[in-house]
Parts: sequence; structure tokens; C-alpha cells
Amino acid sequence: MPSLEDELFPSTPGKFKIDRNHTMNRQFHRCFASTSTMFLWALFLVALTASYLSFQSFVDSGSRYFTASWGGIQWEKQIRNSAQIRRSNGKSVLVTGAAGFVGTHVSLALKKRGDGVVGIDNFNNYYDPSLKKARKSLLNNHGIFIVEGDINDARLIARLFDIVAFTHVMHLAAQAGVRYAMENPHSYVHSNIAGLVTLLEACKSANPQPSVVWASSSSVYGLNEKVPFSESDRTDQPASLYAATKKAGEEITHTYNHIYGLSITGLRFFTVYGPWGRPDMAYFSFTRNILQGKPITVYRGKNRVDLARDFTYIDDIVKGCVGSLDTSGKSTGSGGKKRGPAPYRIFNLGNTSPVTVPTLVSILERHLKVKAKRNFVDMPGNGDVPFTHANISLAQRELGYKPTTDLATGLKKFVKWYLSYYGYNHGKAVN
Ligand SMILES: O=C(O)[C@H]1O[C@H](OP(=O)(O)OP(=O)(O)OC[C@H]2O[C@@H](n3ccc(=O)[nH]c3=O)[C@H](O)[C@@H]2O)[C@H](O)[C@@H](O)[C@@H]1O
Repeated sequence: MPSLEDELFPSTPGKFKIDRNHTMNRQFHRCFASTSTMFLWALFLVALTASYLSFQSFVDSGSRYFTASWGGIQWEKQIRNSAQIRRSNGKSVLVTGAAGFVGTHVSLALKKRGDGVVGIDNFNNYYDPSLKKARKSLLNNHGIFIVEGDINDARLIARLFDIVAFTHVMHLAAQAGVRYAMENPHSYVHSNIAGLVTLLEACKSANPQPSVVWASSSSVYGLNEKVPFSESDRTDQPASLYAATKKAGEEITHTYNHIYGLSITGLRFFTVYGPWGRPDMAYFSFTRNILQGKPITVYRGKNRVDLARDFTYIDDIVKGCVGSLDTSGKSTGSGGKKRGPAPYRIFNLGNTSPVTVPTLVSILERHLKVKAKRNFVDMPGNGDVPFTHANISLAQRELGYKPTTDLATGLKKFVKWYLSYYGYNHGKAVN
């Protein structure tokens, strides 16, 4: 039988060979062996502590990356209150990108009719975060709580699903903007691909699984020339990385529908505009420049053809989003496993009457009562497409979607909001 010493210090030629016949030697070795055992244990404990500490710092630095300031009893209470349903057969909806343009309007519409709404937004500085904070205040005033966090933070998303059994997710968080993708390509991958997958992972694991409605984009039609654009038209020729990530989103959501039974509705928004809009978009930046007496750059296509967009007013988009939530059908999975086929739908949400960019400028001039200084420039090869035009018959049939606001009417409402929000009085900012 090997002794304990033998097991701890196997008889190998050299250093630790034990002479069993020599008592002193034996005592020395016993003493040495127990010291060494202690030494080994100490080493083991040090290693264990070191790996625990480095794991903690990894977790902490992860949290710092997501600037997580969430958690706690008060925080959970605010989420539960915000998610409270106040009508029969109401929904509890997690709205991602809730402090964004479309997110704010959809959250308000849902809350006003009695649905529970919890928002999440990372308040990044792609455009003026103070506008996002102002939207947040607006939502807070209506009893909507916005969690400050990133959809890439899997722990946070999982926690939200622990606190609330969301029936629906309205996923609007994204890196938007067609031309900015050349400046910061990775932000598109971070939000529109990685963030989407993190969110879908949480949705797939949630019990019950929510139904997911999310924002795709008219830009997926890319170089498609068949007009108007129908959902069945080809979308494999994106003209920008932004469009490519949105198209990838359509494929990614399809796999989650196919494998896990998530109910998915993708909405291809066509150049959405209106009050509380996005400062990076043309109608918004043109307004700012016109009021400040600065020139605006108007792009022109090949052979000096005017560019055109199927500009769609925010209230019409909201109706399309709410209609999608109401008709989404249930997810079928549970415990991360599919239990049957679930709906997978894609809809165009456009105005179905394109307007050229110079006409947009003329309408703004009329509403602002200020003449624009136009600089016509050939459209740079930066991801833009010459025109968009939605065929909306599918959304009309399935969602009852029927846009009612033309560009002149919608821009009038936008200009009214803009002048009031930025404190303009007779064409001059007062603050
Ligand atoms: O429909 C969509 O899918 C997309 O609509 C917009 O993208 P875009 O149509 O390019 O909207 P704007 O950036 O407002 O541009 C509108 C038109 O004005 C033109 N433009 C833009 C900026 C400028 O300085 N000058 C100018 O002539 C553009 O070329 C374009 O024809 C949004 O920015 C995207 O996030 C959205 O996904």
C-alpha cells in the first residue's frame, strides 16, 4: 500500500526520494511533506482567489462597457409599474430604442390606450443625446419608464424578462442612417446584428416567449428598380452597409422563427419624418440650416435627375406598428424549444407617393417662410439610392394600414414642433 506521502510525493528519481529506514530522515520528510501540502493548498487557494478576482473584474468591466446603472428594489418597482396593463386584453410591451424617434411615438400610443410599456435605450451620441433625454422626460410624464442600457447587455435583458412576462417586444433600437455607415461601420454591426441576436436570444429563452415586431428598412430594396417596391421583390443588392445589416436582420429573425417558434414581424419603414424626429435626416437638417441662413446640399442622381423618397409621416408609421403588434400571433416555443410553426411576416410601411428632394425643400421654405440656399451636388457613392416607392397593399390587407398624411401636411406639423422645441420666435431662436 502506498503511504500518503507516496501518493503526494510519488517516488521519482531525485529530490523527494524517501529513505524509509532512517527515522530522522522520515520525520524530516513528514514535516517537509506537510509543509509542502500546506504550500500546495495555499497555492491552490491563491490561484482560486486570483481567478475569482479576474472573473469579477471581467464582469465589472463588461458592465462598465454597457454603462449599466440598473438594478435594485426601486428600479424593479418602476419597471413593474410601467409594465402595468390598464385595459382588458392589453399587452405588456418591451420597446427597445424607446428614446428614439419612432420608439417615443409608439411607446406613447401604446401607453395611451392602456398597454404596459417598458422602454430601453442606450442614449448613444449618434445625434444630440439631449433630444433623446427630452423624449425620455416626455415618456416619464406619461408613466413610461426607460431603462438606460444596451441591447447587447444579455444580463440586463434577461433581468427585464425575469421582472416582466412581456407579451410583445417592439424592437426599434438600431444604428440608423444610410451614409454614416461609411464613417462608423462597426456601430451597425454592434447594434443591428450583435444587439439583435442578444435580444432574440432573450426572447427565445423567455417563458412565455413574446411576439416580436421590429424595424427593418426600405433600404433593403437597394438597387431594385422595379416600382413600386413589393415585399416579394429582390432584396439581395444592398447599396449600403446599413441596408446590408437590416437585410441580415430579416434573415436572422427568420432563423429564430424557424428554430425556436418566435412570432416575427419585420417592418420596412420608408423615410419616416415628423415631430420629435431625427436631426441626422434631411428634412430636419435642412430646416436647421434654412433657419440659420446656411446653405443646404441637395443631392442629384445620374443625368441630374432629382432624388425622390416615399416620405412617411410618423403617425401613419405608429398605426402600422400598433396594427402589427395587434395581429402578430403568438410565439409557439417554450423552454427555448419550438412547439409549432409561428408567424413570420414582412410589411412595407410607406406613404406610397414619392416626392422629390427639391419639392421637400420648397415645402419647407413655404412653412418656414425663409428662402433656402441650395447647393446642388451629384449624389456621392455613399450608399444612397435614387428613389423609393412602397407598394403597401399587403400591409393594407393584413394590418388595415392606410396612411393619411401627405408630405405638406406632415411637414407643417414638424415645423410647428421644431419652432416650439428650439424656442424660435418669428424665425429667431430665443434660447
Ligand atoms: O427609408 C429608410 O429605410 C431610411 O430612411 C432614411 O434614409 P434616407 O431616405 O436616406 O433619408 P434622409 O437621410 O433624410 O435623406 C432623404 C433624401 O435626401 C437626400 N439628402 C440627404 C442629405 C443631404 O444633405 N442632402 C440630400 O439631398 C438623400 O440623398 C435622400 O434622397 C433614414 O435615415 C434611414 O434610417 C431609414 O432606414
